Amino acid sequence: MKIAFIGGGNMAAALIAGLAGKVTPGTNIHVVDPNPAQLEALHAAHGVTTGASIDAAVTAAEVIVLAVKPQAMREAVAPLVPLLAQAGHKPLVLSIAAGIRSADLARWLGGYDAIVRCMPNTPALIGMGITGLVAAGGVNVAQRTAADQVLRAVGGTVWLDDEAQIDAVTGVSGSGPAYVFYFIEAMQQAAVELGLSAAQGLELAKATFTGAAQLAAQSSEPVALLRERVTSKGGTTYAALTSMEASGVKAAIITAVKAAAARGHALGDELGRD
Ligand SMILES: NC(=O)C1=CN([C@@H]2O[C@H](COP(=O)(O)OP(=O)(O)OC[C@H]3O[C@@H](n4cnc5c(N)ncnc54)[C@H](O)[C@@H]3O)[C@@H](O)[C@H]2O)C=CC1
Ligand SMILES: O=C(O)[C@@H]1CCC=N1
Repeated sequence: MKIAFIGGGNMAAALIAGLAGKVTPGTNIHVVDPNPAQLEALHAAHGVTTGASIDAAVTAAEVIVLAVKPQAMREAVAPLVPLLAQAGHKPLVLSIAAGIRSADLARWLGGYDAIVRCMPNTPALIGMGITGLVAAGGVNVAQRTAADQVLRAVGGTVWLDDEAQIDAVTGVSGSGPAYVFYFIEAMQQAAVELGLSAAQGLELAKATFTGAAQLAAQSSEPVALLRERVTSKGGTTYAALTSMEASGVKAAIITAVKAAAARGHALGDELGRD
């Protein structure tokens, strides 16, 4: 499978790391980015071919991944319009951008509708990503399968029926790794304030997240039950969870996830106006 990336930044690098040499040889991946340092790093790591601008090497691909910032998308895809019209086949356009709606993207692409919109996350870098996807009207079965294959190479996939749901995916799992890192940072800081070294605190916090997340992933029991098993009546965990409830931590997390989803929706409104 030939895959092209428009934008070779953080998220593209995470996807390419999972794809190169697994789904397709690195030499079958073409990356377009105006930043030469970015291209050089990706070429050195994975053997991808590169270009500073969009040309026929992009539309020769079966899958074109749009991986620029939402605000850069409209301008970035403009050079694709004549090339898609000339291509002898119909490549799948796979957008990973937060907020940008398929209908706006289709309009910017001159009415091109073979579009899958998706929301991956950075653990893709180590094959542990999770991606929500939704197909626009012009996507055929083979293209849907290709999109699934690309994202499955870097983790799990969850298909959605309704594009409006993808803002929720953005809030939960697209942005989610940052919440987990934030929690690890807070646990490390607490460890230091309690007299452990920064290195000890980091090791304990990271291993706790890895272990608890794996336990939840591998267990068929409800997560609430796993939590209750840690929590002895009148014990230490009870003291911590009571403190969290009193500080409104759960409510704050729910509000934060909703803020991310709302920002995704607002980006779609703002950028789709043009
Ligand atoms: N970072 C993350 O955790 C996630 C990001 N996303 C989405 O991925 C997209 C990219 O995000 P990041 O990789 O974090 O950003 P980034 O800033 O690391 O990468 C964007 C890249 O696009 C390049 N670029 C800018 N204009 C261009 C153009 N006209 N043609 C080609 N390349 C161009 C930039 O030089 C840069 O290397 C965004 O739309 C974001 O919403 C989705 C899921 C998770
Ligand atoms: O923060 C952002 O806008 C992107 C989308 C999801 C994760 N990072």
